[in-house]
Amino acid sequence: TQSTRPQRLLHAVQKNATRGDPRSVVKAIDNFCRQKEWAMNVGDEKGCILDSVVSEVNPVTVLELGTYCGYSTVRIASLLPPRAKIITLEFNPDYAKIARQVIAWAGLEDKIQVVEGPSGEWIPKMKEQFGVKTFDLVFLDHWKDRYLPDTKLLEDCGLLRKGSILLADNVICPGTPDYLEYVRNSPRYKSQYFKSHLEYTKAEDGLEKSVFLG
Ligand SMILES: O=C(NC/C=C/[C@H]1O[C@@H](n2ccc(=O)cc2)[C@H](O)[C@@H]1O)c1cc([N+](=O)[O-])cc(O)c1O
Ligand SMILES: [Mg+2]
Repeated sequence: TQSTRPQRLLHAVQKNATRGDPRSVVKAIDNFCRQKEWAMNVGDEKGCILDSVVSEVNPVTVLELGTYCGYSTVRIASLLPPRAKIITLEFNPDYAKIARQVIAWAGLEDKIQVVEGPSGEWIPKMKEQFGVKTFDLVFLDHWKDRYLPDTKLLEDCGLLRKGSILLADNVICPGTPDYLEYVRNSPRYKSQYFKSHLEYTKAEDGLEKSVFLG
């Protein structure tokens, strides 16, 4: 039977990356996506912006919305301090299965918890299920029409504190207009746009970094 693109991406990691070396896993995926098949990873150009925000925030608790194959999960986790953790929500069980193997190849299982299901159901359960108080950093990279409702849900569930950072992928392409309007006009956020390009292409895209003001 025909393999899927995530399966081919995983095979490229297992073939070309060194076990336990997260940067080689990131490199292998970027090479696969540039040379073989485009895939919706945040990619190397926007990935550098992601790295700089993670390094600046130095988060202890991270939430990622949209794991896909685990590319940004590995990128973020490789920069976290020793006891820091990332919870990443993935709706598609096939993607989650691939992501767990990519994460294992990088040797980052201890820092990452892949949780399967819809964000709208899991966000309200974060405190009781995972003992989370608030998130220091949230990386939004899932369905673009869920960015705004999930941000409001995070607020309502008390999962953001003064200084929590939201970092959103694809605010230009495919675009998240309602989310962008909200974080740029709400008095509860200080927002900043990092102009870049859609992964592995010349099209414009960018990340929006928003600080929750409480
Ligand atoms: O559509 C895009 N992303 C949607 C991602 C969705 C991911 O989030 C998961 N999820 C997890 C939890 C949920 O509750 C819902 C979905 C889905 O199962 C999928 O793994 C996209 C598209 C382009 N593009 O160029 O077309 C570029 C990008 O960088 C993108 O991120
Ligand atoms: Mg994206």
